[in-house]
Amino acid sequence: MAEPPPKPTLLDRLRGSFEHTPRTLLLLFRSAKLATIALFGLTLAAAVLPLGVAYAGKAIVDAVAARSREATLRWVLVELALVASLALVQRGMGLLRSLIGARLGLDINGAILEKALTLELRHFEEPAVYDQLTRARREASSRPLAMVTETFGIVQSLVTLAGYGALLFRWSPYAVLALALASLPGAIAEVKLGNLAFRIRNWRSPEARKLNYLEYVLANDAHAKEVKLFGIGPLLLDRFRALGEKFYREDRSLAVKRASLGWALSLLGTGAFYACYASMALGAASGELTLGDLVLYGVSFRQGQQAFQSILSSLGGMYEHNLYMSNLFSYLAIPTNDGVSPQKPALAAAAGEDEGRERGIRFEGVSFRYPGQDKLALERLDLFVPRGQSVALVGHNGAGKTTLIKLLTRLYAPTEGRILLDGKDLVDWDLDELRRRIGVVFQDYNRYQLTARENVGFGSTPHMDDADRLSRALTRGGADEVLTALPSGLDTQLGRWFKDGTELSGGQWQKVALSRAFMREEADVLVLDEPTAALDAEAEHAVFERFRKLAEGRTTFVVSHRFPTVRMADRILVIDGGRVIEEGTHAELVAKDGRYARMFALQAEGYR
Ligand SMILES: Nc1ncnc2c1ncn2[C@@H]1O[C@H](COP(=O)(O)OP(=O)(O)OP(=O)(O)O)[C@@H](O)[C@H]1O
Repeated sequence: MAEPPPKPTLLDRLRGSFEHTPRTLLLLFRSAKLATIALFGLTLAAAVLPLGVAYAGKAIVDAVAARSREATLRWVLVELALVASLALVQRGMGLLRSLIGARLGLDINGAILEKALTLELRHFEEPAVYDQLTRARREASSRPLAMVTETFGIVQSLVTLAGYGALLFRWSPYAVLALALASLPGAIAEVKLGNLAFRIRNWRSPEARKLNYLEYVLANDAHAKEVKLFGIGPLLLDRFRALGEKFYREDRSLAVKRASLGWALSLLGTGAFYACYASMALGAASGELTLGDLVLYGVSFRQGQQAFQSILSSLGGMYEHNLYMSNLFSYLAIPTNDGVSPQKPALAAAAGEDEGRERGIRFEGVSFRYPGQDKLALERLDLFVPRGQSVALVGHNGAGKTTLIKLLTRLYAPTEGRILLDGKDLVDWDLDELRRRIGVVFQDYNRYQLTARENVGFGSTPHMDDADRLSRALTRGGADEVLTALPSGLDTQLGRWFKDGTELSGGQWQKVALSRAFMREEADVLVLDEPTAALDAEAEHAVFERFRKLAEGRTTFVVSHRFPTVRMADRILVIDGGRVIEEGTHAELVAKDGRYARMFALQAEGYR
């Protein structure tokens, strides 16, 4: 477990409690302007009305003492009206809070996901950013609302407290002082323990993520098969329980501390109250105070004490909410321009400039190291692939083939060197334009738990309703046969997550993923990164035959471990340890009798 962060001082904590309040309120105001104003108005009403109720209470007792039936009745009616209004105001506040909460949760979740769309692949692979994202998402629907409620609660308590303080002051300034002093220790303890709770939760966040992960593996369809067959369920469950128990013990000790300290300190408040109450009662007994005054001051002290305590304990909550908001705001502020410079207008393709440019893809001294890794995954790669050439990448597992594809598709920027498409550095391409020109299927393609139409149509969202294009893509990807077996054709829900879903086989899913890439008819660079591994030999052959036809005039990159596929390429690159160690056509490489020839001979033997 990571070391707990240093303890902030009380002053830091106070400052930290309100640091992000203005920005959150602004967010709230933008999300629900009218509701915010109304809530603020009702909050003020809810702060003032109890003062009126307390005053009416005093007036009733005084009227009773003066034996005035009419005044008694009048004040009872006044109190009734005030209490009824207060109830109405509180209902209204509850309603507004739930509406604002829903709105705010929706907007903030939307902003979090919108930001996630602009994050680069490397961000998802950085544990710190990933933690930030999960924390932001986990509490998006509760924290901001809690912060707003707490802020308004503080305003309400302050107004109420000022009112009761003023009433009490009429009797004795010392009573006001006693009120403040007696509440202070309890409230400070609450703030400190609240802060401790946050720190515990925060520093165990990586472990909490592990807990979530174990939960996910144990209760998820994709993992169920292996979990059962390898019998790893009980082992994982034990780990889940051990971690959960540890969290429980920490929470329990905090809860016990909170309760016992809270009880001891609240005795102090009770003591102060009774000391003042005794003094008031003696005053009333000796005729200095009316009975009504006794009631009024008694209520003022009690309620004032509560308001004071609720302000101070809100500070503990505010500190936590602010830390959450700070996490959210810093997540939203992660700079994202794909790690590359913004579009340079001078380099934007002007029609005239286009002529005379080379056509194809060029790697110039490209090296790449994954974030946080020592080893280079690609090392000083120099390569030119003219437009229309078909290239196959072969090499052992971990050689760097997929990494090359990730750089080519600008999912990552090179650590050194540059990659040019048609003479223009990838970083100078408009990202949308670049992505339109490239169709890709990765080995770990997505299986969307949506309809077949969406699964294929996502390849080119503007053409999702283009029936001709969909049908061409399905034929090219070999998924037309899959489709005929589906109960509602293209509108069949795929996968088993949702009702009436039809599960496909691994090979069928792969055909659907291939069809998705073939939706991108404008793409002149096609990349298949081992997408046919789950296809049977016959199906793979058929896909590549079609792929070859379709690919005419386009540049293609195919990553494969199967030589019948590899040998079809115009040019084969053998990659090892992040470098191209051999290249040529199949015949050339076999004749060379090097690494490729050995790999080929081994596989050919396997087929005998
Ligand atoms: N996201 C990542 N973070 C850190 N290192 C990575 C990451 N992805 C890959 N690597 C490392 O980079 C090297 C190249 O991996 P790459 O995925 O390019 O291999 P590959 O040739 O495609 O392998 P395979 O045939 O198994 O798919 C490997 O050593 C791997 O451990």
